[in-house]
Amino acid sequence: MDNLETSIQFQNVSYQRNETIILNNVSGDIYKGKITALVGPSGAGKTTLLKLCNGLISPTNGDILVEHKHITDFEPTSLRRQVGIVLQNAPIIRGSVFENLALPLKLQKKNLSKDEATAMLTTVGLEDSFLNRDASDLSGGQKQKLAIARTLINRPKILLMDEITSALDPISTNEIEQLIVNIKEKYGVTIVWITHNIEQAKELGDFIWVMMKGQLIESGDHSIFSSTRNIKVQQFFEGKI
Ligand SMILES: Nc1ncnc2c1ncn2[C@@H]1O[C@H](COP(=O)(O)OP(=O)(O)OP(=O)(O)O)[C@@H](O)[C@H]1O
Repeated sequence: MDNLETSIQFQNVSYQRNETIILNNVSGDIYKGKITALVGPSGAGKTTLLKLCNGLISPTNGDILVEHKHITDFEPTSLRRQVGIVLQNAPIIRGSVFENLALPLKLQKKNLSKDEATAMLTTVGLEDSFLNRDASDLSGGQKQKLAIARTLINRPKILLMDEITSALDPISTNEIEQLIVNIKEKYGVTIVWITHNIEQAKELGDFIWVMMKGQLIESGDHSIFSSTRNIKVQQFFEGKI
């Protein structure tokens, strides 16, 4: 087994809204430069866990360490630069592909060069002729590639992805999957990937986290697909719940 380094550490993390416990005492390590597939039934708390990682929300109890530093010690904009997030239907702003790519830097009062923009498009498999195209005219798959490229402009160490392929056709899904694996290998980015698709988790996840009812009930490498003794997890893997 590789020498694993931790990228995100959850230590007894709970999150509660009013009387509702949404996350209950989650502890575990997300490893650097690996893909962790986060799976579990609807409402299990997966998106909530992701939102905690880039400071969109804060835990009610427990600690989160990002790259060995307490998440509360980060300046919020610095945290969001280091921890990028891509959503199922990533918001695309009106304007050109270039304007979308330049947005993260514009927010920091910096400029994006054309060369950088072109290089980033190449990284996500879009030709440079896309730069001046109206972003709203792109296909769903191209919009997701643009959203990934835009997130990469900040050179994040961690990439959080919430169901990024669930609205796409199989060919675009496959392209995005390959793209994420390439990004992991090329830049050593840590990836936490929420998916409803167990086959996708099996194929791409170096590690698997299974959440149910706000708890992390199983985690580990691929062997958990065959070795888990938890009946509920077995049923979930078999698509029965
Ligand atoms: N701000 C909030 N206030 C109250 N309840 C919330 C809030 N945010 C999330 N929840 C509830 O917490 C639970 C977990 O939600 P979350 O979106 O994290 O689940 P999920 O596993 O990502 O689900 P899905 O797979 O359907 O996206 C759900 O029951 C949801 O309704």
